[in-house]
Amino acid sequence: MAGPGQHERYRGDHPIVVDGLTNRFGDFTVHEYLSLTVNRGEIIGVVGGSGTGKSVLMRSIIGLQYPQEGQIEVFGRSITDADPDEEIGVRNRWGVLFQGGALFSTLTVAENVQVPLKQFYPDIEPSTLDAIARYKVVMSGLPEDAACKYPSELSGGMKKRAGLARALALDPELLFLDEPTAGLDPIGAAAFDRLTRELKETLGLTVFLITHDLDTLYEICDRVAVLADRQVIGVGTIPELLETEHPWIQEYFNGPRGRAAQASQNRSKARAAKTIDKPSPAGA
Ligand SMILES: Nc1ncnc2c1ncn2[C@@H]1O[C@H](COP(=O)(O)OP(=O)(O)OP(=O)(O)O)[C@@H](O)[C@H]1O
Repeated sequence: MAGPGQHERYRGDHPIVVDGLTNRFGDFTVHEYLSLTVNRGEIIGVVGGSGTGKSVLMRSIIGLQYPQEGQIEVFGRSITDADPDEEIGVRNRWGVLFQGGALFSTLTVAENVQVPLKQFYPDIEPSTLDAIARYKVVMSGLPEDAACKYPSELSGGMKKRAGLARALALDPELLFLDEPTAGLDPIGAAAFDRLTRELKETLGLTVFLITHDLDTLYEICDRVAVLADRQVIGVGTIPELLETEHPWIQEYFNGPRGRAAQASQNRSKARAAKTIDKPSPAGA
């Protein structure tokens, strides 16, 4: 098998296609004929009230939740038709930051990052494993010495970054982030958002980002998908979504928190425009 990141990159337009997805737990229907198409290279924010099935949708896409009905394709390969143990050649092409980080508490940060590497590439030399892990730790904005720390020795924000380092271990093309800024202070959350955007741009990632954080939606998401009534009731840019009449969308984006997030984005855009207008000291 080729090493991390050595497979041919996906060149199609839609790395994730969900078509007619139905998920039920007993009598409880979470999704009913839900469809969603994700564009290559975008950060798509996934929002919805608590319990609307955002995490279940993500788990379905990565093959951890088998749906009752529907088709899911990732990088053009069917996830729903595949046997869970079958090697379909795409599971090593995504990275996942689960809610809360989901780090192994008995392993150091570097060892956590090495888990997916060892799983998919059991023959990698220990020294190479170590070098890759340290590189991913630094790439995720942690100091290098965090690599040898245990999760219990990290702050909440550092744990998220350690989870991100593990999600990046295999040089993924697709990154799933489940509420990455939940529990972070506003400055930490904004820094994490910037890092997500930078990684997306420098690594050419497509990002599926579940969030309740309106600032994140305004600052870094190219499009937003809204889950309600067991379906995706709207998908588009925030201005496009605001044109729809759905009461949940209106209340969410036009409520006091939505307006505050929008005002904050307007201020940061105005600041950025001023910086561009200002001539450089050298007059260049
Ligand atoms: N394995 C399971 N067994 C039974 N019910 C489940 C299971 N997983 C999820 N559910 C239920 O499915 C619904 C959707 O859960 P999910 O975690 O996807 O919601 P969510 O939109 O991510 O919520 P939140 O924003 O609060 O994280 C919830 O009512 C949850 O209790």
